[in-house]
Amino acid sequence: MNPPLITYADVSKTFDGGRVVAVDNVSLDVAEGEFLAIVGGSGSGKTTLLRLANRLIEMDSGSITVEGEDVRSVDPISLRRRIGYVFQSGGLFPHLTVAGNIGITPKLLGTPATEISARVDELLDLVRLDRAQYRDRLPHELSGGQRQRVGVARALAAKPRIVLMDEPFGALDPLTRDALGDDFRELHKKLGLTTVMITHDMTEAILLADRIAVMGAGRLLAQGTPSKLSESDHAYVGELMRTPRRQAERLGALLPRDGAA
Ligand SMILES: Nc1ncnc2c1ncn2[C@@H]1O[C@H](COP(=O)(O)OP(=O)(O)OP(=O)(O)O)[C@@H](O)[C@H]1O
Repeated sequence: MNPPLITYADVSKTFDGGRVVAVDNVSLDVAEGEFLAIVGGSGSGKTTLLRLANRLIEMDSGSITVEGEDVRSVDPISLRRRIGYVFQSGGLFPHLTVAGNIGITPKLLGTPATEISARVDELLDLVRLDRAQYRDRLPHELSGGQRQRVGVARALAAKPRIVLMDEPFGALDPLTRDALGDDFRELHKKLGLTTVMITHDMTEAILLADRIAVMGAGRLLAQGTPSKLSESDHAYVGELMRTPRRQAERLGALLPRDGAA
């Protein structure tokens, strides 16, 4: 495995004066070039864990290192510019065009307008949105899948090495979701990214990720490659891992194979 680009060491975070333990003593490495999926039930601490890395949320205890630096020693704004972040619903600025949204970080970094414009075109190509058609649209003039493509382009605008994604494809129809997942996996490889993606969907995690981390009640219950996790003797993790295969078998029994009908 490559050296870690993100390291969580004994990280904890509580809310409401300690009454809600969102992340409970988690230690986790994300290797350079790795695609890690974080899976777990609602409220298990996935979003909190992700947001601690770019200091959208501040930890109570423990430490997080990103690209060799303790995140507390880095200015949060510059940290967030170095780490791409894709929100569940795209998180686009509604009053800005597609080009305005994608170019926002380079603009804040003082990049000249002509360079931003060229970068926007390059990013639209990368996420497979037609330049002429989409450049000047507002977010409400896009489909959910197109909005997520813009969200990915915006996250990549400042050429980050790390991309964090909070359920990026969760709200999409299955075909769009599949296509976007595959496209992003290709981008991850092509650009040499290190990606951490939250998903509720174990099938998506198995298909896209090199490694999966399973959260439950703020704790890291298990981590490993999909095949290693499928041997887990943790009851909840075992159940999560068996579900996709069980569903596939049921579907296999119910549906004719391609061409057999
Ligand atoms: N700002 C906050 N104030 C109080 N409690 C919070 C806050 N943010 C999160 N929590 C609580 O911390 C716990 C973990 O929340 P978190 O959003 O990290 O879970 P999650 O696994 O991402 O959930 P989901 O899959 O539903 O998005 C939950 O009990 C949640 O209610």
